[in-house]
Amino acid sequence: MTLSVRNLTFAYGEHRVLDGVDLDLRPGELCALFGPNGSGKSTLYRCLLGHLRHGGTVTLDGVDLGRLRPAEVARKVSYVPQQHSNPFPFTVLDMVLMGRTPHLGGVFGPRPADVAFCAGVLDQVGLADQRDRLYHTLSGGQRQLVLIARALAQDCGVLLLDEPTASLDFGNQMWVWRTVRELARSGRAVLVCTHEPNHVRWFCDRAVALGRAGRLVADGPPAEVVTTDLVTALYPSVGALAVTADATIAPAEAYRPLPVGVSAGSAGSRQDEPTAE
Ligand SMILES: Nc1ncnc2c1ncn2[C@@H]1O[C@H](COP(=O)(O)OP(=O)(O)OP(=O)(O)O)[C@@H](O)[C@H]1O
Repeated sequence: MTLSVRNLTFAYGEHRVLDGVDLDLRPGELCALFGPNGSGKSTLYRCLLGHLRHGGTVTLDGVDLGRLRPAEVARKVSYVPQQHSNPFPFTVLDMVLMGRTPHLGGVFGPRPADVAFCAGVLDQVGLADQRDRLYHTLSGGQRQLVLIARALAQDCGVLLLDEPTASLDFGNQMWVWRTVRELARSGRAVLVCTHEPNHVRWFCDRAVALGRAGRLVADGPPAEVVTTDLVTALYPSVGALAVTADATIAPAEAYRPLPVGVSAGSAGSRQDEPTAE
């Protein structure tokens, strides 16, 4: 299933956030989306899902997404939001079962097969023993894993994940990247938003970068997109960067202690940073 975006524009009132975004997300491809805070990545996801009225078009295998009913979209596209709170007393298993809802007909509840499927997904994310706990009592990382489990339970051709590893420990971060890579290998189209340039280089087939002016400023293989030039242009405060022999991007001055008498707080104002487009 191919998700195609053409000339997508969006503004919150007078505040233009996205400006002429073109993007094709193809089956079998794990694509990273990265860019500075506030550049519009989450807004782009919400436009792709049809949650925000935008200019331009979003199509799924050539069909305008705006013409599909929400349940049809939910059978084709799953989404892991960046943040999520649920004040209602749903259990972990209830939350994951919500991923099956678009696949259930009429007024019927989940079938035993749906419960078994979701229990299996919870086992995959390492939360099998938490299934009867209330979702809102879990830790931040555990809640993030539940949202990922819900998206896996939804079992769609297109997966959109907004910073899915942000709250996770190192082991779970690697598990998520391995999982999304396997999903792409199995023919899904996967778009993952991340702030970690090395993860883009290590795991992804392709990378797109969103600049502060709401335009895509790069699109291609990670080694060609996630360069020291682009990273320092997007994030001027990181200073000099170096690519090590194993292709890891690291600050050139990493681990160098601050000179005596210089506190982290006196490291300089960021107010005058140039803005990368
Ligand atoms: N509901 C809203 N109403 C008005 N402005 C909004 C709203 N949501 C987001 N914005 C603004 O739109 C811009 C893009 O926000 P968005 O959340 O899409 O950025 P992002 O790239 O996902 O950022 P981050 O990396 O911090 O998650 C920001 O300037 C933000 O303040």
